[in-house]
Amino acid sequence: MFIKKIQFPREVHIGSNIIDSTGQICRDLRVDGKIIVVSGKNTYKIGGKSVIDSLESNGYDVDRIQINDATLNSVKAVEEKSKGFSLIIGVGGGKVIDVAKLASTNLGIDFISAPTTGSHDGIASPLASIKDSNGSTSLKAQSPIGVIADTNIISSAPFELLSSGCADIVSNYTAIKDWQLAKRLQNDNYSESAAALSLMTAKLIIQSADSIKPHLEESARMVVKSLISSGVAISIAGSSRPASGSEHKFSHALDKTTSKPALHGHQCGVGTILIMALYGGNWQCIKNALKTMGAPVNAHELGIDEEDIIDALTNAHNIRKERYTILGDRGLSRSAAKNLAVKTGVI
Ligand SMILES: NC(=O)C1=CN([C@@H]2O[C@H](COP(=O)(O)OP(=O)(O)OC[C@H]3O[C@@H](n4cnc5c(N)ncnc54)[C@H](OP(=O)(O)O)[C@@H]3O)[C@@H](O)[C@H]2O)C=CC1
Ligand SMILES: O=C(CO)COP(=O)(O)O
Ligand SMILES: [Zn+2]
Repeated sequence: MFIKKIQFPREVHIGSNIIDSTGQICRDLRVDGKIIVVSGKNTYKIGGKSVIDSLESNGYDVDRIQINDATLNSVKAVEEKSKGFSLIIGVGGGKVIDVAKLASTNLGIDFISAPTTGSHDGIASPLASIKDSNGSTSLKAQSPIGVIADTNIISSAPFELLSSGCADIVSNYTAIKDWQLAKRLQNDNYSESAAALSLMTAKLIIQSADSIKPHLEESARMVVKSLISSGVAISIAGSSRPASGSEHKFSHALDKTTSKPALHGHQCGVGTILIMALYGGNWQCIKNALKTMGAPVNAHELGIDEEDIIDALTNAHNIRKERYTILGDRGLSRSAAKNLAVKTGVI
C-alpha cells in the first residue's frame, strides 16, 4: 500500500522581538527536558544568546554549540553534544537550520527553527541541504515542531540576505518547469498541490517585488511568510522538487567551482534567468523582478568570474543526476553555455 507522510510545523510565530518569548513558546509546546541551541559565529550574538536567556528564565537547562558549515561533520558534532537533550533549536541562517534539523532527526528528538534571516526556504521544510564532495545533497529530515521568526532581527540583517530569500522563491518558477518535464519524460512523482503552492508563492513575491525594502519589518514578515509557504510545498512533495530544479543545480555547481560563492538564493536567482531562457520562457520578467528586489542579475553583481559561470553551467547536470531536468544527461556544451549567458546578460 502506498503511504504518504506529510509533516508540518505545529506552531509558527512571526513577530517583532518574538525571540524573547522562546521559553514560553517551548513551555506551550510542552517541551520537557534539556534544550540545546545551535548557532553560527555571528548568529549566536544576533539571536542565540537571547534564545538561551529566554529559555533559562523559563527554567530550562540549556547548552549551546557553534557550527561553521553545513557538512556531515557539523551534523555529527551537534549529535555528539546533543545526547541526553530533548530539543534542538537552530538559531541562524540556512546552514545552521539544516545542520540542527538533520542532527535532531538522527537523534529522534524535536527541533525548532529560529531563523535570523529570510535568506532561504528551508526554514519550515523537512529537508536538509548538506555540502559534500558532490556539491550538495538534499537529505530527508523532519519538519520543525515550531518556527520562531523574529522580524526585528530579520529586518535588521543585511538586506542582501532578504533579497537572497526572495530570489530563492523566484527560482520556484523553473523548478516547477523541470519537475513537470521530469513527470512527462520520466514519470517522476509529481504533486499538483505542491506545485500550485510553490508557483503561487513565487508569483506573489514577484507581484510584491516593489514593497520589499531594506530594514522594514513588514517586508521581512512578507518574505518569511512566503519562505514558509515554499517550505510547506516542499513538505507536501516530500522532496525539494517544488523549489529546486536545474537553477539550483547551477548554484550547487557554482559552490563547487568558484572560490568565493555568493549567497545561495542569489545564485539560484541568476540560475533562474538562465534556465528560463533555456525553456524559451519570459526570462526578462524574472530578471526585472530580481532587479526590483535588489538581487543580483549577472556575474559581476554576484561577484563571480564569468568563466566560473560557464563552468557551473556546463557541470550543473552532474549534480544530483537522479533529478531529471532540462539539462538532461549531457548538459550544456561550453559554447551553448556561453551563448546563453551572453544572451541573458549574465556575462
Ligand atoms: N533545507 C532546505 O530546504 C534549504 C536549504 N538551503 C540551504 O541554506 C543555505 C543558505 O542559507 P543562507 O542563510 O543563505 O546561508 P548561511 O546560513 O551560510 O548564512 C549566511 C551568513 O549570514 C550570517 N547571518 C545570518 N543571520 C544574520 C543576521 N541576522 N545578521 C547578520 N548576519 C547574519 C551567517 O552567520 P553565521 O556565520 O553565524 O552562520 C552567515 O555568515 C545553503 O546551504 C542552502 O543549501 C536553502 C534553501 C532550502
Ligand atoms: O535550496 C533548496 C530549495 O530552495 C533546497 O534544495 P536542494 O534540494 O537543491 O538543496
Ligand atoms: Zn534554494
